[in-house]
Amino acid sequence: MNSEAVLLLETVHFAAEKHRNQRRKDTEQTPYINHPIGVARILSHEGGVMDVEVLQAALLHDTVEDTDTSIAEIQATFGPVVARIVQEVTDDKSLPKQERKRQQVEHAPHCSPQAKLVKMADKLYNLRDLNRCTPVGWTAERVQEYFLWACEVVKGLRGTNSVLEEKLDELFKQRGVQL
Ligand SMILES: Nc1nc2c(ncn2[C@@H]2O[C@H](COP(=O)(O)OP(=O)(O)O)[C@@H](OP(=O)(O)OP(=O)(O)O)[C@H]2O)c(=O)[nH]1
Ligand SMILES: [Mn+2]
Repeated sequence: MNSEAVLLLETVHFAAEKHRNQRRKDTEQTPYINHPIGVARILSHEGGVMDVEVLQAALLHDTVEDTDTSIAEIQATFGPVVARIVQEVTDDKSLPKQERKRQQVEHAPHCSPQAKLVKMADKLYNLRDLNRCTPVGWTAERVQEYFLWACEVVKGLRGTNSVLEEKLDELFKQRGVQL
């Protein structure tokens, strides 16, 4: 087997262990790991992304934000490039939610191209998930607000991958969100 395939297996295993007790917010309580795997798969199968470090960062993208994982641990295990991408896509959870959301819009244009890819695939997955079913406790207004906010973030990520951008644009159009 080639070494990149082995690396991806090691990475998906690490992410699965870290997210092992987490579930998505849907009524079926889907295992959380379905999300990072799906984000990495959007990049490889839809975005044509072949850069293994970007695919690894996609698999790991919510570990630091949502589990006990540190950037130092990612760096020691997967190296500085993967660690830097994960750092770029990690929100500061000590900030109030509104401020975090505002910072994503503000920071998006300054991200590296690799981090922009992960952020776009993350938004694409989550928007599709919202179309599939409404998270427990969310109103239709909250769903629409997520679309509006995601559109503002995506505006700062443009010029990175035309396939993913077109798929995002189509979802925003269906929701009547202004590009
Ligand atoms: N659509 C959807 N999202 C779910 C579900 N379960 C968990 N999530 C996660 O919830 C986050 C969006 O919910 P919010 O209320 O806006 O954010 P919060 O979790 O940070 O409070 C996303 O985090 P994220 O991946 O870190 O992305 P981002 O929203 O910060 O960009 C998404 O992955 C689900 O069933 N459907
Ligand atoms: Mn995510």
